Amino acid sequence: MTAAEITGNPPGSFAWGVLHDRHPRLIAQVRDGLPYPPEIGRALDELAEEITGEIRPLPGWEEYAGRSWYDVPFLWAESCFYRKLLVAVGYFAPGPWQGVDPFEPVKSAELRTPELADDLAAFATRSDEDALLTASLWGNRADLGFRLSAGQADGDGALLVDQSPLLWSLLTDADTVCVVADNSGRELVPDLLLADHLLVTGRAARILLHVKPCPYYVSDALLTDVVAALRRLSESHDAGPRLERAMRDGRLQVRAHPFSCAPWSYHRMPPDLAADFASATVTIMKGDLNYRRLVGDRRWVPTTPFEEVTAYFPGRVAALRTMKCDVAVGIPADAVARLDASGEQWRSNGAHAVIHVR
Ligand SMILES: O=P(O)(O)OC[C@H]1O[C@](O)(CO)[C@@H](O)[C@@H]1O
Repeated sequence: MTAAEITGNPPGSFAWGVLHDRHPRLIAQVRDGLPYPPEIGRALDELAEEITGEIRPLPGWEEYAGRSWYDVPFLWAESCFYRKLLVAVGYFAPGPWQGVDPFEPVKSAELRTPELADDLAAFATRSDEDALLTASLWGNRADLGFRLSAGQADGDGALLVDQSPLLWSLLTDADTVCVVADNSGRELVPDLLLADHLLVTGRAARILLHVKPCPYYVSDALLTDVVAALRRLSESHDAGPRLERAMRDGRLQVRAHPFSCAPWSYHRMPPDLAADFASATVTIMKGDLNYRRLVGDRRWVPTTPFEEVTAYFPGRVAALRTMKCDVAVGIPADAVARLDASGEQWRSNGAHAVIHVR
């Protein structure tokens, strides 16, 4: 069973809005974030102009060169945009700006927001494991790219599917658990607290935390963001130093596989990454983008079973996802009928979430 891939058309669709509105805004945000020299300013101008027309060739990203950004697979177009943004700010080229995360200013600011301080204060008192799982799930709502168009989204929304009992049943004496992280800051902090809980309680002996090898989709977590989150956590929570010890002794390992920034779904993952997932008792995929890559960025009929579209995945897999784009699977028919009738943009407004397990 399959469905058509999502593209940036038709005009007015969610994907169209990301390409048409969000990407130009992101370029402006990046430009304002750091004191870039004139040549980087010009490269950003060129990118702002390019995204209104045809995709220009970039080594390694030739598939859709010459096509309109709106006519090619949305996942590929978004990923290519982030790649080109990094190229424009000199992220890969030898020189003073090499390796400088263009999203670092917004990520660092988030670590100092009153919202995160409130989260941390709440975590100090709320330690039951369902609350930790819920915090990790809804932390995904706080991603900085999404806020560019959705405004401030906060609090918990409606959980459309909750297979958390099945997830907890898998997390009993697990040897290895893979956590495929999504955003830094307000999402990563509860993810780390959940990882700490799994290790402390013996629910897992080892956690493999997959992060991105380079900046991506604004707030996606890198190793540097893990370290920054641990420092912030250590200011108020003993899980911070505990997790640092777990990193030093190998119980918490961070991975940054190049495929984590690839413009493809996990159907195309390379054998070494598949082996990592296969070796885990369960892989927990965090967030919207990982979900799109897990099930395929397609116009699925929303009642299509999650088990079916993830049957290819090596090993057991769970998804903790707030819904922030048009992809939807595994939603009960009555919920689909009710939400469609409501007229709400329920697939993409970040107010709904799922916990799926296969
Ligand atoms: O941080 P998350 O949960 O992966 O969300 C990122 C999402 O943002 C978007 O870029 C726009 O909502 C989606 O295309 C993407 O899936």
